[in-house]
Amino acid sequence: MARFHQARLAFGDRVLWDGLDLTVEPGEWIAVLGPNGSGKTSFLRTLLHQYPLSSGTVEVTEAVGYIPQQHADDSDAMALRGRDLVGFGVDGGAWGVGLRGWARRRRLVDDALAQVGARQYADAPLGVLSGGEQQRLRVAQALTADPTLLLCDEPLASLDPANQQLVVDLIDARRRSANTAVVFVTHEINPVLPHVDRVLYLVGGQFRIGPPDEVMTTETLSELYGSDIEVIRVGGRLLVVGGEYSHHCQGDAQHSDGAA
Ligand SMILES: Nc1ncnc2c1ncn2[C@@H]1O[C@H](COP(=O)(O)OP(=O)(O)OP(=O)(O)O)[C@@H](O)[C@H]1O
Repeated sequence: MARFHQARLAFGDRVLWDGLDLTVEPGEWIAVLGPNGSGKTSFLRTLLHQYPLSSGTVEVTEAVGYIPQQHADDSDAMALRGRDLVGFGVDGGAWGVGLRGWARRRRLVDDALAQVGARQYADAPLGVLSGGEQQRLRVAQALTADPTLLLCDEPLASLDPANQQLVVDLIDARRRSANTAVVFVTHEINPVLPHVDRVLYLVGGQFRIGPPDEVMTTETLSELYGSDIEVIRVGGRLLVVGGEYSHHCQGDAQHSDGAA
């Protein structure tokens, strides 16, 4: 689905990563973790060919779906309906696609809405929908590409645990039904931990890649951060405790602070 070979990304003398060899297999779920500014979004941008590598190569499948980071939108949320948002995934909102184009667009949008169970509010203005409902539509937008690789940039941000679970389940359902590979940027590994095959952890120009059991350990993260980090397993969840990095498990921040 994607293959990096000896990939390096740097802005000026700031190196985000170097010597990255990574092949993303069909149906594989890779979580991308790391502190603010470590290069998680830039990693997705190299897969989207928005950022050229400084050296090395990346090859990517053609059918890529993308759930971008959620930003406050300038457009009029009361004028835009759910299905309009999903339709942007088909044609970027272009005019003049012709009657046949509109029929195809409608079919793709309806199909994507059905996949995420959002048909009942497809015609409602975005502005009246909850954060969870809007995020469901954004997943649908990415699915209009019929992706073999789905890139997700913090799709759980600002969702409550129930809606986080819902979005994770939708993405996992797509992965299972179509063997779609998932590259998932997140600050909080716990909601996706049961699904994750490998973790790419970026810190200060260094990285580790491997199964969660190998990367999410006291030894590996302490080595990567160059300071004492403690990883504790509690009931199938991971608590990352240590200095300024305790925020990595946002949902557990209060526990981390207490344990630090
Ligand atoms: N086009 C660019 N030109 C110069 N520097 C950039 C560019 N894009 C990103 N950077 C820098 O690269 C670093 C990594 O940014 P990036 O957005 O990838 O981090 P991130 O890990 O996704 O952060 P966050 O968790 O805050 O979203 C930052 O220091 C950022 O300022």
